[in-house]
Amino acid sequence: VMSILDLFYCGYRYFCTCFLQHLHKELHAHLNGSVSFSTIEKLVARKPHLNIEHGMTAIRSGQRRTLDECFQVLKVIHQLVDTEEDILMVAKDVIREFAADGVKYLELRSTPRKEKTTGMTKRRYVETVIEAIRQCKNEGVDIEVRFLVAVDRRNGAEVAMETVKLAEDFMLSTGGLVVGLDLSGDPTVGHGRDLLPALQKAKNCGLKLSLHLSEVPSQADESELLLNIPPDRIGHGTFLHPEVGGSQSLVDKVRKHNTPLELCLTSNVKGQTVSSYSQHHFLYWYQMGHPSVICTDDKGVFCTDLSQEYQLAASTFNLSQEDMWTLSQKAIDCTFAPDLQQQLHQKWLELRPTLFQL
Ligand SMILES: CNc1ncnc2c1ncn2[C@@H]1O[C@H](COP(=O)(O)O)[C@@H](O)[C@H]1O
Ligand SMILES: [Zn+2]
Repeated sequence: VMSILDLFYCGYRYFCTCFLQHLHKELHAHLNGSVSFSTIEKLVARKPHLNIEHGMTAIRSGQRRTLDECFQVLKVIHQLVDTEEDILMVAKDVIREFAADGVKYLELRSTPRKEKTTGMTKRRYVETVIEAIRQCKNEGVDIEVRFLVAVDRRNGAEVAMETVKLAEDFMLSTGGLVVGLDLSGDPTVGHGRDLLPALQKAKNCGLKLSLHLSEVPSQADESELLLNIPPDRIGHGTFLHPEVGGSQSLVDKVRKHNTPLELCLTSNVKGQTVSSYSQHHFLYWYQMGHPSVICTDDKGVFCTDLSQEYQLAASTFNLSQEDMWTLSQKAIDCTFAPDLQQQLHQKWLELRPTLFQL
């Protein structure tokens, strides 16, 4: 039996979904972490010998894992996605799914991978993702997509430098589809100081930098160092502020450059770096008026989508429609595609009256 409150909540959810369905931008999405159940099913059918089941590729509602276990899940997905055909299918599915969720602008990021057994090279990996973006565009999927080449910190300085060179090549050859570099991977492995030359080189050649910073508590020194570059956006930044063991000096650096944060509520709660939604650092930065963008991180692994993340932020922090509208609109200025910002602003203004009539 449904109580009045349940009914109210359903109505509210429905309302939010409708309201928000049209105004998304996603700026922090790892390709292989974004693979949906239905795509996993297709991959499993291609590779039955791997004996991989659903429970191994996603963390369902109410489940929590350690961050380390999240990386194990991502490794299972990597086993399933090891050919060019897989990458093409996965990237196209993910782009279509974001579009179906109302995302009009998407920045995908992914780590170029070489697979000896299938002959996939890092260069072909990136080319295939670019091909997927082009095919979706040609098929009329209503979404603008840009790509960030990702550096996995676990692979060290030399690979990081190679990856930057690859990203630079593709930035120049794709007519602006490759816009930047992401630093990600298990935050407990390695130190950013070793990656600094590669990151600096990327910045100098015109790639935009989005760095996962202070995703775990032990990274204050590293963040202090990497914030000097400075990056163009920060992934998570969960432990930057003094209340959680960061420092005022870190906050001051972020504020000085007005560096936007990419915030992923479900990812942080399911990965247990944040104890509950209400404890999420969204509130700290939001109350300060600091540019913050709601993102999914790994929508497949964490069983979420961008509408749901916006709803969670709204219900957890009591945001009004107007607040959400503004949050979504401000994200436009945080994208790495300045050529599209005016067009996106225009789209948002045109949609605004239709949304508020709902
Ligand atoms: C949960 N928090 C996280 N923190 C840090 N890095 C993460 C991550 N989630 C995903 N990745 C990074 O993205 C890769 C998978 O997508 P791609 O193979 O690149 O498409 C992971 O291997 C990791 O390097
Ligand atoms: Zn991430």
